[in-house]
Amino acid sequence: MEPALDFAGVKKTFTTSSGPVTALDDVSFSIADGEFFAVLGPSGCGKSTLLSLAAGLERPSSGTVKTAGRVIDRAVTDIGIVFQTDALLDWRSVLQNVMIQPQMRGLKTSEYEGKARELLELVGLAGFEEKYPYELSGGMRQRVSICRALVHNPSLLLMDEPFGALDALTREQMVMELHHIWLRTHKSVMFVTHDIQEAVLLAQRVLVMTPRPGKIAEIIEVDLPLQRTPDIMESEKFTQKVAHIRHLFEAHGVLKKY
Ligand SMILES: Nc1ncnc2c1ncn2[C@@H]1O[C@H](COP(=O)(O)OP(=O)(O)OP(=O)(O)O)[C@@H](O)[C@H]1O
Repeated sequence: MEPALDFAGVKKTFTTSSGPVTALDDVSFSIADGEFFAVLGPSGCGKSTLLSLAAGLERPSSGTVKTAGRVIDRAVTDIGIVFQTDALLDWRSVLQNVMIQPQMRGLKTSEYEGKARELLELVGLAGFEEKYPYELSGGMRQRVSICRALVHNPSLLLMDEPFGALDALTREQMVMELHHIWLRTHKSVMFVTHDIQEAVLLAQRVLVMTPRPGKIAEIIEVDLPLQRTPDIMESEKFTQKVAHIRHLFEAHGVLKKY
């Protein structure tokens, strides 16, 4: 089986009014089909650029980006994207917000409504289908945007700090919910975050990036059980992984050593 996503020797340089800015340099990694893969790095290290390249919204300056064995040379349609802000449309109900995805893709909506309702039930929003976004909490809104990203059954889910705007408790709850969605759907996921614990709790592998130009500091295998519970954060293995990543960031000057 071809990897869901494959970066090989990728460099990305932007041209700006004050000269070229290299956002990524020599980035190579693959995300296996069905893998939950986290990307962790400091602000400005090129995480969003990685997502733009994976979505086909930007092209690499050198190297190749492939999805399912094909070089990405245009905007990829077989993906779902979840952003930090939920970007729901206030004038559409919860169900209508999820249904935007098949509608905008010109798919037969009658075939997707059942799937939309199923996903809303999976994230605990059964009974909220006819509510409007202003009637929902931040966590509920972000659950709707996860359903919207999944309703057309994409092969790859790209998540750009999806819980960054939520309070700490809601965030912890959403992390576990996302884990359960992943266990049920086994989607290939590229999950971008600043949060070390969140990355280790969710992912099978964590790519740690250096400050700009973003290079790979290390790709860490998270050999914890497939099914995770919050208790796992108290295990020795978990704390060792977190400490290891913290030390990597200290070595690269991202975190100060005390
Ligand atoms: N379209 C662009 N034009 C010029 N420079 C850009 C462009 N996109 C990104 N950059 C630059 O590339 C670098 C990496 O940006 P990127 O947004 O990918 O980082 P990030 O890791 O996602 O940051 P954050 O965590 O703060 O969102 C930054 O220095 C940014 O200014």
